[in-house]
Amino acid sequence: MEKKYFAESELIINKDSSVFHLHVKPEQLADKVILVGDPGRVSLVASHFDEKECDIHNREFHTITGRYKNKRITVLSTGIGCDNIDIVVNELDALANIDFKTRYEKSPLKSLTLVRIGTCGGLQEYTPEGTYIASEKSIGFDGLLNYYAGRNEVCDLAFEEAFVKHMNWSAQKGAPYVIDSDEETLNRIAGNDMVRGVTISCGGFFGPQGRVLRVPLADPHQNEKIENFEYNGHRITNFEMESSALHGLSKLMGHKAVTCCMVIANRRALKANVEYKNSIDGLIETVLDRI
Ligand SMILES: O=P(O)(O)O[C@H]1O[C@H](CO)[C@@H](O)[C@H]1O
Ligand SMILES: O=c1cc[nH]c(=O)[nH]1
Repeated sequence: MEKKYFAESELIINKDSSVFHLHVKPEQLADKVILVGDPGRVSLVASHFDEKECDIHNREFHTITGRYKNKRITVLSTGIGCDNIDIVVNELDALANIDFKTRYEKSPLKSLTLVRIGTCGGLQEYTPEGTYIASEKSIGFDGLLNYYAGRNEVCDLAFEEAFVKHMNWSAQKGAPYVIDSDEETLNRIAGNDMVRGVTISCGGFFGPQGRVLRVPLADPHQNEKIENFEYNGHRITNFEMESSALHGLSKLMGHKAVTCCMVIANRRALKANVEYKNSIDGLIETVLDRI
């Protein structure tokens, strides 16, 4: 089969041989990767490392590679949103699977383990503040995966159909997509002490998550319908802003991804915890031990 070649405009490589946005070089990427939204959370994760190899900043992307109990791990920030996940996962995949000297796809291809540690809003009575939720499935309200070929082959189409019907979904919002996390990685990371749930990844923190400040919502009943939805024993547990694209692109590229988040806003009880930065360290330690 003919090898795939990637032109300068499609895979942008900086003068120092690092990838365009992340500024990371291929040899600086570990096979186990932790992704966090907040650039400040990278140093918190890396504070557990026994040694550090590199510490790189560009825009919202802060990357540290190091060792934790004999495991080589890269931790990096994605910033907020699935648009950033498109950049991060494509650039991580390029670092792993494209030869930066020849610009040809490598063979054999490498499969990375990608674990997102985030914060989220809880939607059920059994997901109060402080709960750790591992996303068994993600529902993308962001639309990103719809731009890629193979989307229908990796998505749970029956779940999508049931959800669209239940929500009386307006086509103006773009098609939602439903995607599983990697089963083995989910079981290893979630263990038997995290809640396993269905996570909605939104293209915004306010309207798309049903928050109303001064502008009313197109569908004022959106969150009630989401909270009541049930499909084959699955309930929707939480809102965040990245897992659908992370899980979807990983499935299309052959990487193994899972998202786990700590609930910081209880949408049912109308409560939020802004002092979560210390308590998320428990989730970080658990993931470092299990990755
Ligand atoms: O805490 P992080 O990882 O950023 O995750 C959540 O927090 C941000 C919104 O406040 C979004 O990125 C959402 O997904
Ligand atoms: O409610 C929340 C809390 C954190 N992150 C989100 O995206 N939503």
